[in-house]
Amino acid sequence: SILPANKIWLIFLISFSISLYVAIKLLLNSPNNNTTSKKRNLPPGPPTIPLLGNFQLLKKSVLDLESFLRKLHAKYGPILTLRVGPSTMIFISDRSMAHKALVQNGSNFSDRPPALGMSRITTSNQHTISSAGYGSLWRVLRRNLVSGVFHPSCVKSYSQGREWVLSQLIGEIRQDSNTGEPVFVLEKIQYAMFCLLLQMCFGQKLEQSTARKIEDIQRRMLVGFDISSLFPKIGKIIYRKRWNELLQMRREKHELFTPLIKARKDQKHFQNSNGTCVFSYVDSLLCLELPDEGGRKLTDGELVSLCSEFLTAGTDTTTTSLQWIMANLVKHPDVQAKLVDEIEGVVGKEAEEVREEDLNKLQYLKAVVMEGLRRHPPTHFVIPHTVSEELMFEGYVIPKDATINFMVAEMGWDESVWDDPMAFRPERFLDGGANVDITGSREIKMMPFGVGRRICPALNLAMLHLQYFVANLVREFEWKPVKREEVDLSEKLEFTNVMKNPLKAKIIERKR
Ligand code: HEM
Repeated sequence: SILPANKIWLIFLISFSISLYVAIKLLLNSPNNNTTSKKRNLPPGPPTIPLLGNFQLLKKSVLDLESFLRKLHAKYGPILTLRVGPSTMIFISDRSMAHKALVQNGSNFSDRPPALGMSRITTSNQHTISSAGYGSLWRVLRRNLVSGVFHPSCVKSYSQGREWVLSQLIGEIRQDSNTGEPVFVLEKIQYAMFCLLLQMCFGQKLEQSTARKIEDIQRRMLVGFDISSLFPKIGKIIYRKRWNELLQMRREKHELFTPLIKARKDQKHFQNSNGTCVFSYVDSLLCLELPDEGGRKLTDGELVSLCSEFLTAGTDTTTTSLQWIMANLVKHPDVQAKLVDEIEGVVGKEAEEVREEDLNKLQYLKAVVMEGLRRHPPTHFVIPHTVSEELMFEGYVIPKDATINFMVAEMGWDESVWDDPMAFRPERFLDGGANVDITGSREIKMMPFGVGRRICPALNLAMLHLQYFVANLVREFEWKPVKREEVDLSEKLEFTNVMKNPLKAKIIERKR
């Protein structure tokens, strides 16, 4: 459950008192305001407890929330409203309606809600890409990422770094597989994905001890629900211990990141030890000026928040997808065999590794990755959106202060588009079979990266990482189920929708 039960009554009482106070104030001050919410034709939804809304929601875990929403959508239709205390949340489950909102009306539906509670601090007051409102700051930060370190030429300059991370990962898996025991791969691939992003962020390979420390602090800050964002005024008081812990972690993060940022500041040329040019995310941020804030540079706190966002947004999403894909390859040996055949056909049986240049020739590999993202999108919702101004949509009012979200997983499981949607069948992506544009700009058939103006800016990088690692991991090893154990595809929600029982496989080196 999201909240420990013993705190619920307290929050209930306090919100009730606040709501009562607000209601009385509205009644006394402004009779018109009182009637507007009744008149306003919001999307339909379940009846609410006066002043408190659908308070029962707080007792549900987020996974329950998804199945609860599925039932509500069946009853109320593809767009619906839920309320918790003062917050209004609108959910859209239908892919053409999502297209209409995020693509056709993209300029209206791309704002973000105000950051409250601890997230005000972790985002340096909304000075990160994912949290910034739809405006010039967001544009400057996002453009800096996309045309800087995510520019294809810059991504290419990190190919040696990827090779190195891959060889480390393969070495670790080999070591474990040599024992003959089943191998747990999650932590290994998580660390590998994290190292890839660390290099791009700070422009250097970090000592393992530093990398582990950063990984640890990033993870500790993600764990646990930040109640202060739901009830900013009272959460800080009720959860004082957690609040103080978060502040302490933020300070630790500062201490870890600052010397790494300073090292980039001090160096004059973007060169690594073997003389090749490496331009990092931090380098781009250090050059950046904020036109709407008098052309000032980013503060140290903002640099820390942006680096932290980069690492967080990219690690668990890619790791989770990679784990789901490998799990399906264990579960479906026929798919794995077909993939290995394709790879060997392109790179030859003797080749040391699958190089990045080879990936474009591997259509079945791409189909396997796409099927993994469709069947198991790492996040089942997008980051909450809001509208820039109150507007009418599909005959309903969408208020400015409502958060809007989209049922990402549902879109990829729509039976009207996908035959037998819950089956893992990469073939559906072959020969233009599903004719899928993953950016959803023409039509949404799946949206694991979101769509429209807020679409994940790392889409191409994430696809590269997934294809490169899947190809090399199946090329190097045969992945088999552990004797008498089925691969369990149940889900659990952490920061992303992960495997409830992390993948455990019998891994055998392939003969060449
Ligand atoms: C398989 C891997 C990934 C998946 C499935 C994924 C998915 C997503 C989704 C669903 C969103 C929200 C879109 C919205 O709010 O409408 C998003 C946003 C974002 N992602 Fe990713 N992501 C992945 C990898 C990455 C990586 C590797 C990075 C960076 C290193 C990254 C950085 C971001 C950022 C900065 C945003 C915020 C964009 C904005 O608000 O304008 N993501 N991603």
